[in-house]
Amino acid sequence: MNSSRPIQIAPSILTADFGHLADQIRQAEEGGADVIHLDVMDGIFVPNISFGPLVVRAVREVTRLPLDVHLMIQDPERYLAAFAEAGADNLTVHVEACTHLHRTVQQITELGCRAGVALNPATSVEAVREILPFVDMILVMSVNPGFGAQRFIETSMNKLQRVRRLQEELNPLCALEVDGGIGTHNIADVIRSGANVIVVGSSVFNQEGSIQENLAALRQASRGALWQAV
Ligand SMILES: O=C(CO)[C@@H](O)[C@H](O)COP(=O)(O)O
Ligand SMILES: [Fe+2]
Repeated sequence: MNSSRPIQIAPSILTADFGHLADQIRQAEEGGADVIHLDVMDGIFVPNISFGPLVVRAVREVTRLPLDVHLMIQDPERYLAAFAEAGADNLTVHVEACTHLHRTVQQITELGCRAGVALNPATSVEAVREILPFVDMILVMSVNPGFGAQRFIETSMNKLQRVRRLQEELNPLCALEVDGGIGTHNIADVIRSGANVIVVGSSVFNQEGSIQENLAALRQASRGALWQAV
């Protein structure tokens, strides 16, 4: 019960410099990013508004890295086709934002994208039990969604362990992503707790060093860490 999965680092552009977005993404790519994470916020599901398909399309034009689109929007089925057409590879919807989650996941798959389902910090692990066999990724939010640069909620470590155990039972190939408050101080611990796709925003874009240096520091801090089932 200790399958290893490749660790992927996914910089979130939410805290990037949007005046120089293409250059910041190029630096992330040079720094070894595996995936680009894009946070879409509608001002209803979360108390913030970010960007929509136009920005996803613009990012698609400047990188070949997979685009991991985190939809923090109510009733996301209304916009799935627009994000798929814009170039998203992964579309992640929130369990709390979907009335018919199974149908929404089916729609994502039919659009040719990988389907992810996200859980807010206060949502029980059990909320994904029935959908787990149908998805490619579960996203555990380790902050309340809506903003970058928030403090990691420590109980997320234990939650990751519980989601990972459920995944091993129901869908062993499913990825486990963690998002919010991750930096060099805790990246190894989230991996030991079961995550294999690690979203990093302010610890890459709002840090003293260059984007490449910050990514190298995160990679170094994660080196050797493996899921330790407890
Ligand atoms: O989805 C979200 C926030 O809602 C995240 O993707 C953040 O953008 C991550 O930023 P940091 O917490 O790493 O600064
Ligand atoms: Fe996110």
